[in-house]
Amino acid sequence: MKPPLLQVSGLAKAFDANQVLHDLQFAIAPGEIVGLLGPNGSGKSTLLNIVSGFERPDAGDIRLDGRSIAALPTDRIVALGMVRTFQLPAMPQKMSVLEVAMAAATGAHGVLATLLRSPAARRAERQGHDKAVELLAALLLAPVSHLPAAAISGGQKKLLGIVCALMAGPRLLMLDEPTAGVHPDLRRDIVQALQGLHARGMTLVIVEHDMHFIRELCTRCIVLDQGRIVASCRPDELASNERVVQAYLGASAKEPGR
Ligand SMILES: Nc1ncnc2c1ncn2[C@@H]1O[C@H](COP(=O)(O)OP(=O)(O)OP(=O)(O)O)[C@@H](O)[C@H]1O
Repeated sequence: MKPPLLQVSGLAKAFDANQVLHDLQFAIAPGEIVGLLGPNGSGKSTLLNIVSGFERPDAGDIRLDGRSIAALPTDRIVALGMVRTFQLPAMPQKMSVLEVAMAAATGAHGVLATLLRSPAARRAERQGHDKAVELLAALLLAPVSHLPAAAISGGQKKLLGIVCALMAGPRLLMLDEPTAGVHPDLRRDIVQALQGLHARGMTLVIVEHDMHFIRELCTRCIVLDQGRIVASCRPDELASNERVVQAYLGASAKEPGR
């Protein structure tokens, strides 16, 4: 069996008296597409925030390729190959879609080198441009690449958020509700784009409420309820999993897939 790409052990987090995550243990193998599910408030975003370095755990460890990243800042975690997107990606108002994608790459190079327009900076800028063009095409944004980022639809902004994440060249991409508020046509595009990334070797962790999306895409689901993992199973096993059904019944008196 392959060693895990991501390993989480004994992870706990409280906000004041609210114990949000309890002693979480799980591993993600290279090439998996894992859906992270659970009722509202079950701790999914908090877990994503901690794993990606935006929040610190109270206890436990997070290992990427066997190396502990629990105390590393976000930029180091990104450099090691793990990137996340946000539910509502913030877009600069005046930059074009292509410029936003390119800016996601130039952050990796020295500001001084960029200001001095050194040959290395110019080379990096050219490479950033080419990579941005390629990724915008792969994520179906080529037709709008010249438009102001503020002018594209909410779903296209989500795709652009994914492009920006991919500019860092991650091996593990974590997505926070990539289809929330997205038109069904664009939802299909997102599924297709993510399948393309997976085919090229990307490992994905996806927080998502849309069960059709989960069934189409995920190889496995991890279900959280009140900060505890209650199931780790294939998407087609969710509906018959007593603990999963109970988690959703307890939360909202309805089954997963609101
Ligand atoms: N920064 C914070 N400060 C205080 N409490 C927080 C903070 N972030 C999250 N919480 C609390 O942690 C709990 C879990 O929230 P979280 O957003 O992780 O759940 P979720 O499963 O992502 O929910 P949703 O599906 O609604 O996005 C909630 O009780 C929430 O109020």
